[in-house]
Amino acid sequence: MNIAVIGIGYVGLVTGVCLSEIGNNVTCIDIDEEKVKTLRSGKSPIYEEGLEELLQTNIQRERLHFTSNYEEGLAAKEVIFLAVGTPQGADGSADLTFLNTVCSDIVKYLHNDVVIVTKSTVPIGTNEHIKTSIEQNAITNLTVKVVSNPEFLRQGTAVHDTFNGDRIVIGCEDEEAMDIMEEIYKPYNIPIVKTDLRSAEMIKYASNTFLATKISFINEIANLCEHVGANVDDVANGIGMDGRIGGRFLKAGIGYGGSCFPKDTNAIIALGNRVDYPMFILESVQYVNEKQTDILVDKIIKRFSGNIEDITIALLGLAFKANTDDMRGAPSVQVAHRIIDAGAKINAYDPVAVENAKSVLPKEVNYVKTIEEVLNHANCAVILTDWKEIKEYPISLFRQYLSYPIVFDGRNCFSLEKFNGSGIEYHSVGRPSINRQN
Ligand SMILES: NC(=O)c1ccc[n+]([C@@H]2O[C@H](COP(=O)([O-])OP(=O)(O)OC[C@H]3O[C@@H](n4cnc5c(N)ncnc54)[C@H](O)[C@@H]3O)[C@@H](O)[C@H]2O)c1
Ligand SMILES: O=c1ccn([C@@H]2O[C@H](COP(=O)(O)OP(=O)(O)O[C@H]3O[C@H](CO)[C@@H](O)[C@H](O)[C@H]3O)[C@@H](O)[C@H]2O)c(=O)[nH]1
Repeated sequence: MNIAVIGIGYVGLVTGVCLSEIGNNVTCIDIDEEKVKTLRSGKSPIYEEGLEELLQTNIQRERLHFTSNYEEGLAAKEVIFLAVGTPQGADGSADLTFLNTVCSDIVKYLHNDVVIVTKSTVPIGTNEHIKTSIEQNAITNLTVKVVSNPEFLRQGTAVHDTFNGDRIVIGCEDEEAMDIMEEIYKPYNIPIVKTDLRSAEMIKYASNTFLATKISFINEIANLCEHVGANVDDVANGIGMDGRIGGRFLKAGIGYGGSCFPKDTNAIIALGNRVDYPMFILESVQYVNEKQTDILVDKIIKRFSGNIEDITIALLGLAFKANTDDMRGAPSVQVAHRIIDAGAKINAYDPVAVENAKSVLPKEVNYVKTIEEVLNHANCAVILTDWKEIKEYPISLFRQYLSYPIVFDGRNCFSLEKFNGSGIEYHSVGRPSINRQN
């Protein structure tokens, strides 16, 4: 199939590369000319495991192309995927500016009937608006068949998720377009959920906000565990073994971040307000999440008797989650600002996110290249991302490098047993603290 993908971000690039891998002829289009240049040379502008190899293979096979030119990119394409950003607007709702711009810019290059597939996360009713907008502005009399095909990949495992998704959701009210979508996705061999446009759009928001709810729920239970002396890891394990609850997304920590959960929770709250149906559960989910980073920083300040002025704090991990260089919505941003505002110094380490971190963290932050350097002479270590190399770090080295070994673990990377008797003070989320004497 001849496919165009508009918007080459995390979703568009992974979608385009994987669709070419299963045999389609794909052209990815982006207004960012630098990005297009980088991609043409076989380099991925984002860090995603396995992506660069597939990118290079399919460029060599001449099945994968990149351009900034709509005319060139859209020529003879039967299906056009839209994957531009839908960031949070000032009132919390999804800002559709990028999507609307694409819809008005592509019309002059559309000469025949076309299937438009929306991968971007969009408010309910957007696909109907896309159809009307393109058909009304088209230069020839053409029919647009719209498909809502929300994306469920996770950053860090995006390629794996694309080939091994739990389901593919296709919202479509046209039989022919549905058949085309089934044909495209057949090689993935993933169950397909067929539904109407509005339900597909809602499935995306309901999925993300349900997962966000699980995280805020377990974080609230974790905070209570700290007050009453229970261990949230055991609690999560104990409840998660009930198949009705499920054990995934019950990892307590400093709260969810990223480019999706915070934004999509806000968008659905804004949508509820717009139709005069306030989303009470999601408002609480968001409230608990925003408090979660503050609870960690308060714990640090309290440990230093209310004053962290002039102490040095080592931040381990900056990205919003492991295996990505993405800093969008990263809890480290709020943590770093509060620490700097309170007068402490920060040494920071992340294996891949430092370049992106520089534009969002306070300018006072000092970046280093190894875990040893970040710990060296710091007064305490604060773990913010559960990178493998952090989780597997020999804990004896915390004692060796920190001036007085105190670790605040915002991701519960280590078992409590590891720190028992280690001579290191260890504070985590929703679990009893370990004193140096333990
Ligand atoms: N990041 C994720 O993990 C993820 C997962 C599922 C769904 N989503 C949703 O997918 C959408 C895209 O997210 P993302 O993270 O890939 O975004 P992104 O910001 O990484 O990428 C968007 C790309 O669109 C390009 N763009 C903007 N305007 C354009 C135009 N007029 N023409 C061509 N290109 C244009 C930008 O230059 C950028 O490269 C969002 O709606 C998001 O909510 C994201
Ligand atoms: O038990 C958990 C699981 C996750 N997180 C945090 O939640 C955030 C999001 O994690 P994750 O869902 O793994 O990453 P994303 O790449 O943001 O993926 C989510 O958002 C995407 C964009 O919409 C969807 O496509 C995915 O299905 C959905 O999982 C991160 O800060 C994680 O640290 C926790 O705190 N505890």
